[in-house]
Amino acid sequence: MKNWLLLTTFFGLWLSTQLSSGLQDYLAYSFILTFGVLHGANDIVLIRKQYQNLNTTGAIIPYILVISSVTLLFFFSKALVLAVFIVISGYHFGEQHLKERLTNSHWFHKFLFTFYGLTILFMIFYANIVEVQQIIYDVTGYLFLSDYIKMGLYINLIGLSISVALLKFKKVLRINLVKELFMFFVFYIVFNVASLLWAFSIYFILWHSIPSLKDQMEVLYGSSKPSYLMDYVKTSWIYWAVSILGLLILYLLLQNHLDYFISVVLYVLAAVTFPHVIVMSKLEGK
Ligand SMILES: CC1=C(/C=C/C(C)=C/C=C/C(C)=C/C=O)C(C)(C)CCC1
Repeated sequence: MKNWLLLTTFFGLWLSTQLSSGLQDYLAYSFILTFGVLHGANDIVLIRKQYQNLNTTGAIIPYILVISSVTLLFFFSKALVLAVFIVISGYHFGEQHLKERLTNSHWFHKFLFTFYGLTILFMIFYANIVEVQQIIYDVTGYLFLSDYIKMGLYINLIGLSISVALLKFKKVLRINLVKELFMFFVFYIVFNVASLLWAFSIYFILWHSIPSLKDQMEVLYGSSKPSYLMDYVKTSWIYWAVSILGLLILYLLLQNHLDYFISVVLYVLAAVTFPHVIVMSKLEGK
């Protein structure tokens, strides 16, 4: 566990005791829409790095196809797309956090990743049940019963414990259980003290997006020194700008149909996350 992560997490926690929940939400939006969206904005460059004979158009076409299929599926069943989005987000968070802890490949690691990320997400949902219900209702039109959120948390906690036990027994997983449990304790406090969006962004930015940005810079430039950040921004800003423009257009189109701005942000996050998870998984598989 890196000390800077723990320190900045505590700083985020301290901020949440100083700022009103409205201010925490503004801060959360600014981090989600900058670092959060940026860490998924270099996918085309990463695809081209992987498949070197591919030109930019050849890389963009499958990318757009995935986004269009998700959008189409969304019109068919909003609840289904949200459910799949939450599950693949769980997998993606778990992959980012635990991939370096695996000594060997084992088919069960995919369950470990998913249960890990879903435990984090359901902890956030559980700490803010009413708000999460309202947002899910806004996005899908379905009332997600609080008992389901509780059940989701318990199922994922049990799944996570079984996966950790199994992979530790198989000597595939190298984690310090005490440190990981301590981190879950810290997350528990953060998720219960901070506002929903600030709690989510503390995890999403500090524990996911920044480490992922560093990993991507290692792949692209062989180093994650801060000086390479400008190179990263140079190739990704255009995709970032298109995502933010998409968000603005969606907002203008949907503002009378949705109660919460986060619902629009969720649409955009979902659209860019599906192809992003595929790209990042392929990268890890290499
Ligand atoms: C459903 C839901 C949420 C979940 C967001 C998720 C699941 C985001 C995943 C983002 C990813 C994986 C981005 C790309 O790397 C929030 C915002 C906590 C608010 C409450 C409702």
